[in-house]
Amino acid sequence: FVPKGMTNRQSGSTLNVVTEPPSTSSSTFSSDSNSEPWSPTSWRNKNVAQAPNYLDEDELEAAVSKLGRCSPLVFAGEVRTLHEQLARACSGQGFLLMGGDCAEAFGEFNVDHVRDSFRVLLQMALVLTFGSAMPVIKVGRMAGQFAKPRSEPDEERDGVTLPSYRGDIINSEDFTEEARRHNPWNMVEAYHQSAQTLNILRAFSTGGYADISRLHAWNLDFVEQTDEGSRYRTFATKVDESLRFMKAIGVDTSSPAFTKTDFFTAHECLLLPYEQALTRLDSTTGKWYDCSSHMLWVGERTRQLDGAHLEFCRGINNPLGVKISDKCTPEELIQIIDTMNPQNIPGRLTIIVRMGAEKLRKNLPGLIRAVQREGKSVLWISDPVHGNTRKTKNGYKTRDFDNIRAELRAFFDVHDEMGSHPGGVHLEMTGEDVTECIGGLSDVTEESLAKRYNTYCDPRLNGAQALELAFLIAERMRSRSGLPPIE
Ligand SMILES: O=C[C@H](O)[C@H](O)COP(=O)(O)O
Ligand SMILES: C=C(OP(=O)(O)O)C(=O)O
Ligand SMILES: [Mn+2]
Repeated sequence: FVPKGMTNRQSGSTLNVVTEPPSTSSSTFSSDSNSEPWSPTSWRNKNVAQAPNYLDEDELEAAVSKLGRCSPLVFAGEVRTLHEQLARACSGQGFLLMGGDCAEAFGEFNVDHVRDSFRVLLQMALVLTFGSAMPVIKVGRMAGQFAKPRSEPDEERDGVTLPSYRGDIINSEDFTEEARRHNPWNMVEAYHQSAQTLNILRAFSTGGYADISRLHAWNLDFVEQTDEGSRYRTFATKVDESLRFMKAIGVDTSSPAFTKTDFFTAHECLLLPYEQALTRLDSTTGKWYDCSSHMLWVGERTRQLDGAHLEFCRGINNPLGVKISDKCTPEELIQIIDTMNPQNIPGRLTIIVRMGAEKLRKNLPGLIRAVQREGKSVLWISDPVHGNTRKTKNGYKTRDFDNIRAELRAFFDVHDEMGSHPGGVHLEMTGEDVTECIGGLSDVTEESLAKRYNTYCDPRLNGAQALELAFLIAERMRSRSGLPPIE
């Protein structure tokens, strides 16, 4: 479905003017484990799992070449900054916090929606920093998290069968023939929304909003009005006191270290025509970057060793992630690592474990042991939601907070046993006060799911549930380092 005749240059247009991009075999990560040299279009020679079905090739070609003329959404220097921070996390000096919508949507987009997720992530990061006593890397599942892999290609309602909803970047959720058609122009709309989201995030993270002295101002209603919110208020007061103390002893708390913050974006590398069109050559290094976001990950349904998604990712120089369930064997994981990071560069690859607590306790030790035996440099993080999705009797996809907490607990227990670093967490969450996941102190029940069930795909933790998890993780990390719990 990628238009005929697209050349490397068209698909991988340059960041700056370069007469001829160096041959693609110069891409840092072309590995000998793949016989063909890599290029931004070499994925086309592989099988594409979860492929969209664009019926009009001319329409697709027009949309993709329009994207190819759009500016990069992120720049190579920012990507390298994230990579450096992930490298430190790989060696146990950092914790990766990834969070955001399961699927961003055109109809849900507004500044408050972006702001509310951003500030919950700020609050979580503060709690985690306090708990872990190490830098927390903030990465939003934002500004590009549109495309969705689905378990079934089609959906049937009252005898009518239509293609499944695959995210606003591909088709629409409405159950009509026209809405469910895969429309290439949706990629252009997703690009422009991502640009707006990035603009808002850049303003919030560098324009003073993220000034740590404003940590009370980040409060969402639930912090003001609920018991678990009072924990944050108490915690924030302690941080306030620490800031006043630092100021009193002469620390300049108005310096950028206190008033600005790094904030990066990531999404699933799923829709390859979109990712290819935004893949650009960084003329200062001769390396290729997917400029749709700082970091990309390959999902559980598309991580086939001989598939198009690993092929595309192995040649871009962004930090990468890969989701693994209990179906991933140690041998397969080592092959995935060798494909995505053949030079074993620290910070290049994050393994995102999602398999439910019981399967995690059974499978993760063997996976860690294989990585340790082979001397691979990876960052292990937990996605404690995707292995815990279930359907309620009244037809809602939901997740139980208790199962999410159990998977996180298992993740930390196994890393304690293996002497490895529990390096982060990956959550589907929102700052909005939704009722999509059951339990937690916010006390959502099966009966109350219908109240504010707004997700476009998977159920998300609301701000209170996400912040509660942050406190649980922080306490676990403090106890790992022998510190008393945060009261
Ligand atoms: O976010 C992950 C997947 O896209 C999602 O879990 C698939 O949902 P489905 O099983 O309803 O297709
Ligand atoms: C599709 C996702 O997860 P997974 O690939 O782990 O199912 C996701 O995180 O949106
Ligand atoms: Mn999901």
